[in-house]
Amino acid sequence: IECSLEDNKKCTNGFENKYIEEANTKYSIIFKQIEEARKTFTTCNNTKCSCYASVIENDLKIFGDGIDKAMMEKVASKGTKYQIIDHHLYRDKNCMFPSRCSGIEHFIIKLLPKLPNMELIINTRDWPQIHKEYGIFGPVFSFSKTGDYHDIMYPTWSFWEGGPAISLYPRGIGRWDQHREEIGKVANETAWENKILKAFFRGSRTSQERDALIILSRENPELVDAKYTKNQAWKSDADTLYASPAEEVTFTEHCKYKYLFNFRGVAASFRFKHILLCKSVVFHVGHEWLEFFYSALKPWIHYVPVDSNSRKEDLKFLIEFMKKHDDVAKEIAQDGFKIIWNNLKMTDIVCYWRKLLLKYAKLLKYKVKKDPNLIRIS
Ligand SMILES: O=c1ccn([C@@H]2O[C@H](COP(=O)(O)OP(=O)(O)O[C@H]3O[C@H](CO)[C@@H](O)[C@H](O)[C@H]3O)[C@@H](O)[C@H]2O)c(=O)[nH]1
Repeated sequence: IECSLEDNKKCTNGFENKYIEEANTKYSIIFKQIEEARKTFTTCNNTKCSCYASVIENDLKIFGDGIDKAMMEKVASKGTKYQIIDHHLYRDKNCMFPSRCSGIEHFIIKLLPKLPNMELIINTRDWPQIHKEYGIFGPVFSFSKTGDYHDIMYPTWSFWEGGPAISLYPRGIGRWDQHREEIGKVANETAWENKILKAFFRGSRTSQERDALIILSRENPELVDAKYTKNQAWKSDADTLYASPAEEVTFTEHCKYKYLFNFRGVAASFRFKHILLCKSVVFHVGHEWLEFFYSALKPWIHYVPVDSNSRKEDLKFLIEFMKKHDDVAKEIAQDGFKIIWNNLKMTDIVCYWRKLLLKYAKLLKYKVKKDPNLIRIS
């Protein structure tokens, strides 16, 4: 591919010419999709985290007429109640997942000097709470959702602490600042040519959408190395699709492989951003589950999109396409790395929280009074 995606260059000519002889092969459908993606892609300018501005706008639009006290009371049971009053932070005494609350508070506390009074309900469960079709309506902050929910997305706790604890990260994955440096360093030290020519995945069976790849790996170990690990809910080999649980593998070890897979778990999985930093090609399965930053990631530019109901044959076809078109794969790998490295820094996370809270606070139609049941956090 002769031109770069940087500076908004549209690479269609170079791309078409190079692959014209394959226009009528079984791969033509993929070429068409890549070409289309390149035509419409523009790089976003991330000054003041503006790549994600539309996410805040979309999530808050439904509350455009304002949020009143009754609405807030209705959703109080859907998460942990927080108040910001005179630049202090208050919270329900109990938090369902204390380390997740700490992971959230880390960011809010930083911003307190700049924040007006407000109150908010923050859901620390994996699952979003405000369905568009049924149940109650009101503002609830959740880390992940699908298009079926009105939850307001916030940058997950796990950017700092409270991420899933596995034996390799016993305190839970967190410290995105440290992971970024560590994975980025290994990615830069591992030459594309030296990466292992296999698709790789390690993780637990939090969604059956992962099964097709695991089965493909069992049948084609020369093409795929994908195995289930244990999580806290593991009871028997049935939970690892009738195989013994595999050893866990660090994020940096993932970078040795050329093709990495991301799947939803219960909701979105935190691994997406980590594996994008590997400078390997990320196959992202399913487009339904979102975190706030996904909107800036474009299919065929930053990752390979894969349908959530893909069969093992579909996965094999896509992996083989990438093996055959190594230059296409390398470019997606590099652009995937760049978007996360440049646009998902710790400062972008803080910036997003600030914009989100300032815009949200403007929607509150009542004067927030201190709730005596809350404890002071900062
Ligand atoms: O060998 C391994 C196995 C896992 N991980 C990481 O550990 C985390 C947990 O992995 P996994 O057990 O596969 O769980 P997920 O399904 O990715 O995440 C679950 O846990 C999250 C936190 O509760 C939720 O947000 C998700 O929706 C839920 O599915 C992920 O970041 C993985 O990348 C590794 O680094 N190496």
